[in-house]
Parts: sequence; structure tokens; C-alpha cells
Amino acid sequence: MKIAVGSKNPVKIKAVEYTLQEARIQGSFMSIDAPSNVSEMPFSDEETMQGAINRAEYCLKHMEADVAIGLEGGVMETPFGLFLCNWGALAENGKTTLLAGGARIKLPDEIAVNLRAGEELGPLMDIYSRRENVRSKEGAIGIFTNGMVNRDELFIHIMKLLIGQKGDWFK
Ligand SMILES: O=c1[nH]c(=O)c2ncn([C@@H]3O[C@H](COP(=O)(O)OP(=O)(O)OP(=O)(O)O)[C@@H](O)[C@H]3O)c2[nH]1
Repeated sequence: MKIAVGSKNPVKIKAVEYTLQEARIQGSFMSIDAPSNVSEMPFSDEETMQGAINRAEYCLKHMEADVAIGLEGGVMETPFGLFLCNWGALAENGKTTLLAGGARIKLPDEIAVNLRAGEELGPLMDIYSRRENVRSKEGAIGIFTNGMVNRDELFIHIMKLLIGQKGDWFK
């Protein structure tokens, strides 16, 4: 099975590879910087889901893949504040695309204010944490949980939710 991931972000690629290996699903992996075709900073569950779907569909169209995975990060407004949200899509030709979402955490007001003003979370997290490339490492969730849940774990959980729905893979 040829599996394509619609991102060059190492935290996403590693999460896909790790989860499929853990589930003993054999395959070869490839990755491409697939466009999400949504805002740079998706601002709702719907937009973040659409970004994940668009990335997976782009992989199917542009790569010789049997299975395509799109993973997308965003934020969502709630009456209780702005929350981090992440979504994954698993697409195969001729089949219904599967969707799964990851853990959420409320973002501190000082981050939320800047996001609402139009800034992107990745660069904001680097400034806030005084670290580099947080989006490709522990992620915002890792910073705000003091490493209890890092971004790789969040994407691994999403991947488990996706491939767990693939009943035919486990027969
Ligand atoms: O430090 C972060 N920790 C996170 O937990 C997180 N979740 C989302 N974002 C940011 O939101 C935008 C879209 O997310 P995103 O997943 O589409 O892009 P990405 O740059 O992370 O990956 P990719 O586009 O290379 O695949 C980008 O500015 C990301 O940096 C995060 N940044």
C-alpha cells in the first residue's frame, strides 16, 4: 500500500509513520507539501476540517497513492475562549473520506488576542515560548501542557482514530 501525507512538517509525517507501524500496516510512505486551500490560520472546526480534506484530496490527485492523509491545525472560537483544534482526513479513491479530530485546549488570552487580530499561531508560539519552530516539535499543546501532551501525540491520536475506522485493514 502506498501512503501519502499532505505535509512536509516532520511532526505530522512521523505521527503517520509511527501509527501505521504500530498497527502493523505495511506500506511505503511519501509526503508532499499539499496546499490546504483554507486560511493560513483556520479559524473554525469546519475550516480546519476542510483544510485536512483538501490536503488529502490533493495527495490523491497528484501522487500515486492508495491512501492519502491530510492533517491540519487551527483554532476555534467558543463562548469560553479560543481553543486549539486539529483535524485529520483519510482519503482513498472511490471511498468516503474519513475524519477525526484531536484534543483541544484553551489558548491563553494573550495568544488569543493576537490570533483574533490576524496573526498566525506558529510564529506567535515561537515568540511566546522563546523557542524555534514549535509547530514542528512540541506544538502549542506541548507548550501549554508543559510537555504532558505534545503535538506528535495529538496527531498520533488522530491517526489512531482514522485508521481504527478502517475495518478492512484489520481482517
Ligand atoms: O506551534 C503551533 N502548534 C500547534 O499546535 C499548532 N496548530 C496549528 N498551528 C499553526 O496554525 C497554522 C495552521 O496549521 P497547519 O497545521 O496547517 O500548519 P503547519 O505549519 O503546522 O504544518 P504544515 O502546513 O507544514 O503541514 C500554522 O501557522 C501553524 O503553525 C500550530 N502552531
